[in-house]
Formats: sequence, structure tokens, C-alpha cells
Amino acid sequence: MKKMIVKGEQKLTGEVTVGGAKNSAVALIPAAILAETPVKLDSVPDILDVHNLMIILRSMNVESHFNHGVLEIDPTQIKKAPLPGDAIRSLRASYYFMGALLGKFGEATVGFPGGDDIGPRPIDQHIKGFKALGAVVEEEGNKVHIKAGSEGLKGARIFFDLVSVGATINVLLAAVMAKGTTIMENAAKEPEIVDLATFLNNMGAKIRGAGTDVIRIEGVDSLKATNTHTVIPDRIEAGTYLAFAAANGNGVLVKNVITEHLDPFIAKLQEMGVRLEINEDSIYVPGGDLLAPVTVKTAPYPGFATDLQQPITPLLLKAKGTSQVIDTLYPGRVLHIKEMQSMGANISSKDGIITIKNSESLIGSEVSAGEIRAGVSLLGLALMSKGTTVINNADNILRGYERIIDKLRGLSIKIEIITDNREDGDK
Ligand SMILES: CC(=O)N[C@H]1[C@@H](OP(=O)(O)OP(=O)(O)OC[C@H]2O[C@@H](n3ccc(=O)[nH]c3=O)[C@H](O)[C@@H]2O)O[C@H](CO)[C@@H](O)[C@@H]1O
Ligand SMILES: C=C(OP(=O)(O)O)C(=O)O
Repeated sequence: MKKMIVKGEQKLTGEVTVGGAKNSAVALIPAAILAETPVKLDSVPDILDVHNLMIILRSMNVESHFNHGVLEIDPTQIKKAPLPGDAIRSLRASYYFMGALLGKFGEATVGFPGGDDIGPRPIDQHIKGFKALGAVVEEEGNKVHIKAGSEGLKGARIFFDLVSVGATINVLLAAVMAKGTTIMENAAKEPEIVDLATFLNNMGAKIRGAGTDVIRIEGVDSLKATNTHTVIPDRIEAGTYLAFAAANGNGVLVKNVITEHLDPFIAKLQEMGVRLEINEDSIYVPGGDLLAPVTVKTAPYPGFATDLQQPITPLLLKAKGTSQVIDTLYPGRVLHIKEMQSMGANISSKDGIITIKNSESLIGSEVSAGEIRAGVSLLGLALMSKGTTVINNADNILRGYERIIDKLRGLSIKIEIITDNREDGDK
């Protein structure tokens, strides 16, 4: 496990360029096995999740090469094989191999995925979708076996009981080469789903309506890549740097941003009184604003993203008054709270409502990154605190923030990362 060591009372200043979206990349990589040709992705973030997906690909005899953001995947020699349990459990998106393998071979055996510890994360809607396409699904121990009937998968109408990014993507991957038409209703609308549909359509898929709550898929016989697909910018990484710049910056330009993807987040910053200069594909944050408290309620896209409720917390701690965060998607997403309290933050949680009060005397401490966004929010707080903060289990941050040490150094922050050989969970 890695640990980050951050000196306090440091202001961010300068420019930072946002990388490709984690939640797009982790869907595009499993999707690549559906192709009959090699696939080339550009702007792929250099994050642990991507490296673990490459390990999973290799176990199926799918070679991949990653160099300066370009990921080349050759699925032409793919073989059915057991998938490596450690890599599967290291991230959430490994469950996209359920849909992708089902689409490719008509069957899949995949272990239950890992991902962030943010409360219960059932996959009943994924399974409902696979069954609707005619697959038989059996759970055995910690694995799920999914098998299409003798005539293969058949298009179907699926109404999801709730809006799920993962279920929408997984069923899309299975349906893209199924026979006939699939209609997904109450589908998720996240930009990463649109990115995946664009990638698949450019290879010959027939997907309409991605980005709306009804997605219609006409099954095709084969998919072939003819050009390089560029991954969309990571709106969560962008939001994280914007929040840190507003809380503790002295002039920060965040580059490579699709500003529309951040609309609810930008609106919330503006409601707090944060000045933002919004350009075509970048946002400048002058910093130093007097901040008003707000209520943040997370919701599926285009609502306020759950993945940004923790990164905005350092900013809320600076507001003059009491703010509230209600995470409707993951009410148990609170691993930052105890750690922030140990740094002197006035933050607490009761009955699904997180209360955040103005906190002036923050002190560096030894804390643990329980999951990616909890971890990065501690990093934001560390910069505002007196003294040094040590963040243990920093690998959780590296799951989804590419080159974060270099990017922070580029914003004139002094930060170190070292490998800690003690047991996980040590402080
Ligand atoms: C790899 C990836 O893209 N991860 C994102 C994805 O996770 P993920 O795809 O796992 O999240 P979902 O959109 O599926 O989850 C939304 C809500 O639906 C519930 N649910 C989901 C599926 C299901 O079968 N049954 C069920 O009850 C979940 O518990 C949660 O409360 O969307 C989340 C919500 O925006 C983000 O926090 C994650 O960063
Ligand atoms: C919850 C997240 O990721 P995952 O779904 O990959 O665990 C996240 O990126 O904040």
C-alpha cells in the first residue's frame, strides 16, 4: 500500500489538465473484446483500474499495450479462460466482462466485483437485463455464471426498476450483438454511457438514444474498429480540482473540461459564491471568495454526482455557516467523516444527512483513504490544515486519479508518495 505525505497550508496555483474519464475507460476496455479487429483508445487515464483491466484481458489471451495515454487492445486471439480473482475484485467495472463475454461467447463466468466501499452495491438490475435477453443466470459461491439459450441472446424490452450506470452498460454490451431489437427504459444518462455508445457505433453497432432514458439497440453480427476512439475528459477529476481550487487556490486553470458535463456541480459552486471564468474547454478559478453554505443532494446524471460529494467537502468546511450533504445513491458513503473529524473538521452524519460546519482550525493528522473519493477529499483538506498529513491506503486514490502527484506538483504543491510495506489498514 502507498501513503501520501502532504504539508499543510499550501495554496494551489497554476494549470492542471484533466485526463480521460475513469468511468468511460473502464467500460470501453471490456467492450473492446467484442471487436473482430484490434482496437485503439486514446486519452486513456493512467490509473490502477486500467492496469488491472489489462491483467484481466491478458488472462483471456487478449494482448494490450499502454503508452502515453494510447491503449491498443488486440482481441483477435481471445480465448475462454477463468478470470483472475484478485484483479476482478480490485475494481467495480470488472463486472462489465459479464455483459461483454456474454455478447462475445454467449456465456460468462465472472467473480463478484470489488470497487469502492460506499455501501451496498447490488447487481440485481444487471441480472434482470441478462435474463430478459434470454440468458440463464446462476450464482455459485462468489461467482456468477451467465449462459445464453441455444439460439443465442434475443433482443428484449427491459424496464429498469432504478437508474443504474452499471446495469445500463452491462446490458448494452450483451445486447449489441444479440438478435433483434433491445429497448432499455429508465436507462442511465451519464456522459460515459454516451461515450461507450459512440465507440460501439463507430465499430458498426446500431445504438440510438444513449444520453436519454430510452436506449434502442438493433443487434449486429460483428463489430470492427476503423479509427482511434478518444476517451471523454473525466468530469469527476475536473470537479475535484475545481473544488480544491475554490477552497484553497490562488488562481487555477483547469483544462480539458466539457463544461456541460459539470453543469450541476458548477451551479452549486456558483450558489456558494465561487467566481468561475468558464471558457470553451477550460475553467479558471481565481480563488479567495467568501463562501455561503449550501445543501447538496446527489442524483443520477444530470444531477449532482455522488462521486463529487466528498471532494466538495473541504470547500463546504470553508463556507460561513452550516451545509448539508444528502447522498441519495449511497447514503453510507461516509468513510471521509471520521478521518476529517480527526483533523478537527466539524462534520457529522445522522439519518443519511451529513452536516458540515465552518471549520477554521484544521490540523494535519494520520488518516486512511477508505475509498477513492473519501481519500482525495482528505488530500484537499490536508492542504488547508496546519502541519503534515499522512494519508494511508493511498492506492485507493490512485485507482482513479491519474498522475495526481505530478498534477499537484504542477499546481505548486509539495507532496510525497511512498510505498508502505506494513499491513493494510495500519495507521
Ligand atoms: C465504474 C463506474 O462507472 N462507477 C460509477 C457507477 O457505479 P455503479 O454502476 O456501480 O452505480 P449504479 O448507477 O449502478 O448505482 C446506482 C444506485 O443503484 C443501486 N443499484 C444498482 C444496480 C443494481 O443492479 N441494483 C441497485 O440497487 C446502487 O446500489 C446505487 O444506489 O455509478 C455510480 C453512481 O453514479 C458512481 O458512483 C460510480 O463511480
Ligand atoms: C465509486 C466509484 O468508483 P467504482 O464504481 O469504480 O467503485 C468512484 O469512481 O467514485
